[in-house]
Amino acid sequence: MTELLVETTDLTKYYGSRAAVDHIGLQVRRGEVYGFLGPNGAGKTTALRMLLGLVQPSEGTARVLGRRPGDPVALASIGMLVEAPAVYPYLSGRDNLRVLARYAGAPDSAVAKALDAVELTDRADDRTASYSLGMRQRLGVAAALLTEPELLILDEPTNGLDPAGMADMRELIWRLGAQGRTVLLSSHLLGEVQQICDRVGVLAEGRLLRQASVRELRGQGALRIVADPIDQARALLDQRFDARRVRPDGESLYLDIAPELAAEVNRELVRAGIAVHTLAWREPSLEEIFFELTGGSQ
Ligand SMILES: Nc1ncnc2c1ncn2[C@@H]1O[C@H](COP(=O)(O)OP(=O)(O)OP(=O)(O)O)[C@@H](O)[C@H]1O
Repeated sequence: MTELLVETTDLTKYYGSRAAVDHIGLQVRRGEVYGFLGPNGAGKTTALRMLLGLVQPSEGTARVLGRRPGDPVALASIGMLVEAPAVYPYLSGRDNLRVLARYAGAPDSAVAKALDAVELTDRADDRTASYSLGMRQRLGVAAALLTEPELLILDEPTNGLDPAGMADMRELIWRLGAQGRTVLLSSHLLGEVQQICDRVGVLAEGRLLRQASVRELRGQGALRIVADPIDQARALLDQRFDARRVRPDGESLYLDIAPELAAEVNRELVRAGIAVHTLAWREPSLEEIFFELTGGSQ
């Protein structure tokens, strides 16, 4: 059975009469990178804060590492980056981590290891005042890694970073995932989540619309066909495959079949004297799925 490091049931937070988080059931499995996805104001931060015991739920329950949120034993096994990390600008990255390591009761050796993990070793002895925002953010992840946590919680880790900084952070999270770490990250960037996460929870207006693997969410995909004459192509495909699987859209036809059948489709169209201009397998992006789930309201 898959071990759940985070499990919530009907977790809810009201601010006044408005539910910022509305009866959500999150499940984060050990070893996965979980993307908590939603537009600004969807309730991600509030939900993450409830998991950490920083915000008291109005209703529902949460278990984190098998314990209630805020439990000191659970907190000791969680690494978190929930806002821009505070650093002493006059200290080097290494010395900043040393201070934190001492505070957290982590051995000094953890510092070099954490610096390595976030690829800051080269700049570790420079004052953090000279660091870019991206480097400071990576230092924040290094700080979260000092205690070898079982679960890393990162709230919008790429927020405010330039494209290069975002790419570095994505690569870092991807690497952490590849090492078998469990990461729960929030993001409003679909492309980002699609690249680095195993599973996704889609949040909108406090409600969890979907929770599934990225693969599942992207769904089956379809074969996109541009052919001439298109009417003739459609008639042939309607007849050869189930008409319900054929969907015209602008200049294209979309055919819901397995990608392996592409060659056969091509053959049949060509045999019927139809010119095939494009035959391509196409998966919907998370963005399109999100749009569909939210009824286009985002
Ligand atoms: N302390 C608070 N008091 C009142 N309303 C709040 C409080 N904290 C959050 N909210 C409201 O709850 C909703 C969800 O906010 P939250 O910060 O959790 O969203 P989010 O998805 O993390 O968005 P963002 O990415 O902008 O932080 C918002 O409408 C916000 O205004």
